[in-house]
Amino acid sequence: MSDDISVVALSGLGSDRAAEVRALIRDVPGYPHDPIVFRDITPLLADGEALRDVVEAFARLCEGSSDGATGHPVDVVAGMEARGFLLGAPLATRLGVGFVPLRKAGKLPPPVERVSYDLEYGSAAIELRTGTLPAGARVLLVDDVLATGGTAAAAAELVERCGGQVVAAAFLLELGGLGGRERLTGRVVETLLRVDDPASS
Ligand SMILES: O=P(O)(O)OC[C@H]1O[C@H](OP(=O)(O)OP(=O)(O)O)[C@H](O)[C@@H]1O
Ligand SMILES: Nc1ncnc2[nH]cnc12
Repeated sequence: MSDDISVVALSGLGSDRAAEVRALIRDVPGYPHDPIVFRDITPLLADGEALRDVVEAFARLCEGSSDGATGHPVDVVAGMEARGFLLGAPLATRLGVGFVPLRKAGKLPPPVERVSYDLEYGSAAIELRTGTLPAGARVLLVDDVLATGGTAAAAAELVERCGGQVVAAAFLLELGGLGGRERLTGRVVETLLRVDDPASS
């Protein structure tokens, strides 16, 4: 597939394994509507070894690695609803730190802080219950996909409004060309895989 050329370049997994993990993300053209190519991670989640490798690769981003890569030590992992929960919660368990869910609007009892944002295919708002984060907590944001960066920018704003300190934002898959990285300029952005999104060309 031509849009897979950059998978190898950005991988923290090792190039062969990265290609195998990439192959477990299903591309669904036209979902939820044209010209979106939906990147479905459910086959990857269903593969125990792939899920473990992804969680380990995220953990190495935090802990650093034997090849000299500097880590981002964190006190809390925060995951964006819903797919960020599926990767963020096992990562928090692996790191031995707490997990904070950044929930879609209307799911948490008050008092909450709320930030609204636009998506590649719609708009949404996320909330965090006031008082959930310890003041000054070092927070890693985790999600499956970085597309326009709207979700991650809103998540970072929400965490900071609630007293946390965003040390990095980590994604399984970056959709290059949709502006996500630019939207997060000034923040540390880590992605395990990247593809160039056809909707950007
Ligand atoms: O970079 P962006 O353009 O903001 O897009 C990325 C976000 O979109 C998807 O979530 P979605 O809102 O579809 O919710 P879901 O995880 O509940 O399916 C994805 O899981 C990211 O959270
Ligand atoms: N193309 C896409 N596939 C999966 N999740 C997304 N979130 C935003 N754009 C997406």
